[in-house]
Amino acid sequence: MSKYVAAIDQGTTSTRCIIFDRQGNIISVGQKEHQQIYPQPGWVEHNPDEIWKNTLEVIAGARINGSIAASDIAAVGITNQRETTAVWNRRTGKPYYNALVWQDTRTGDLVNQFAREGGQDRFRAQTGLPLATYFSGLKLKWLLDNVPGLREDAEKGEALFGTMDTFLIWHLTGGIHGGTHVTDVTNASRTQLMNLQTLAWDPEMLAAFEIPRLMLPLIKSSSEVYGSVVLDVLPNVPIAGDLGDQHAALVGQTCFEPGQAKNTYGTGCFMLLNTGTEMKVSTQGLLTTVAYKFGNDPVNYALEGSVAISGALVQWLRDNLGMIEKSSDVETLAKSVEDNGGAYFVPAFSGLYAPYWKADARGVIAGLTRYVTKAHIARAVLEATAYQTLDVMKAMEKDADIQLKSLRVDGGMVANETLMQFQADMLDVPVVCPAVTETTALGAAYAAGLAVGYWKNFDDLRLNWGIAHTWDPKMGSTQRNKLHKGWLKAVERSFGWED
Ligand SMILES: Nc1ncnc2c1ncn2[C@@H]1O[C@H](COP(=O)(O)OP(=O)(O)O)[C@@H](O)[C@H]1O
Ligand SMILES: O=P(O)(O)OC[C@H](O)CO
Repeated sequence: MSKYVAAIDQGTTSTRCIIFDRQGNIISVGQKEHQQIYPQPGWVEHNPDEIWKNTLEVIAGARINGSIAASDIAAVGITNQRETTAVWNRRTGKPYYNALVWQDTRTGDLVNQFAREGGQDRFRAQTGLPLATYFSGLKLKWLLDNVPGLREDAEKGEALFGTMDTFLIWHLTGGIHGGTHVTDVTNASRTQLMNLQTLAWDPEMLAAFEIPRLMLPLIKSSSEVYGSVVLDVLPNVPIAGDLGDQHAALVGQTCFEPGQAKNTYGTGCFMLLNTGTEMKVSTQGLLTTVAYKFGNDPVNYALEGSVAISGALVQWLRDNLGMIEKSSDVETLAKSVEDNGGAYFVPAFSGLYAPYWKADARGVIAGLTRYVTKAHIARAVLEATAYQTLDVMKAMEKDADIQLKSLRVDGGMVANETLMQFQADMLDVPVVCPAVTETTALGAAYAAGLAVGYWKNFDDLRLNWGIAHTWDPKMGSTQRNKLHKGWLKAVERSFGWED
């Protein structure tokens, strides 16, 4: 019997391969960052070939150059940054263009054009999503309209579209020699091209965005065998799990009950609430999305509050301003003062996502006086993530008519104790961090392991979840409300900046 399950986590900043044992312990990790390409303000691209090369390297790295035998790996699951849109040629494997990253805002004009007739929510009933620069459908339309020859090739079935899961599975299963062209329901639910009820490509959406059907992958469940790896890096290992990274984190956190929620703090931060088999269309600026679908089991839906910039703001402080040397330094600086000194930082770098969906918003720092120091700014940077999460939680509670009792958290920023305490204070509920914080990769491993019988059922997985740390709220309501009011004022100042 195989000892392990592997997961490939193709994220916004890096690609990781993690090998887990049956208890969900991490056995080994391979990781490599890729280049962020910013050709113009608001444009963000990745080179798909670089990501593919890195994927091979990180798998080899996680196998510790062969010391973990492929036969010891029962299955591999894929999880990925969502919405990021790649197009490549079926016969040569060559990308037609760099992948357009989820944060890219170049489809702003298309969003306005479509919203002019019927408003921002005109496709919400069938796709769960508002019109926004975030989702893949309009990114694909932009590529088809702007890359010479692409539309012709797509209509002939020569050009393929995929989110990063699709791109990697196609390569791992043989690429130009007959690779499998598939995606899963969670990734497909972020394209704005899939109907959330039928779980199939929606003819109305394809017609509206002028997307040739032949270039789209087959939509599968999140947990089944899609094919096997044909390459020496992981020979004959079945690829048996595929989930967008935030959906994978929900699974990794074992949020299988309706009413359970998790928030993942990475480049952006994404809160998902499991709403069960019932699809709820949001009236509060949240997204309706597929939570997961295991094989032939019924689909589960989720409400999602997507925040584009959280850890990315810390990176910006480090890389663009040089104010800190490494991400963790933001905590030392922030802790050196008692509060934000009246300063608020609204990181609307890609517009504002949930619950506002303002493509014309841009970043602002508000409340500046001569009193404010860089330590206050560092504090405002961390607080921005907590306020954005509070806005999302309030929307979620209204939409789902529930009151959250606690929030499960994960992602790179949970290392920041100051942020986690402030988050608990702002939400006024305990914030709970599990022992394995690599929940995204773990969720993909769970999906793959369940498909091949490595784990039997959800109970097996629930047994693996344990608490490492809980932050309890300590702040009084007067202080909390005062801070939140300041934040909301600053948010308003960010609106309407882009013409
Ligand atoms: N101690 C810390 N304090 C604040 N932010 C941090 C800290 N450690 C990491 N981060 C931020 O977390 C993000 C990385 O988290 P990760 O979950 O790996 O992101 P992703 O999956 O989006 O690539 C980066 O944006 C980084 O700036
Ligand atoms: O790669 P991450 O962790 O930044 O996640 C990106 C999200 O999937 C975007 O929707």
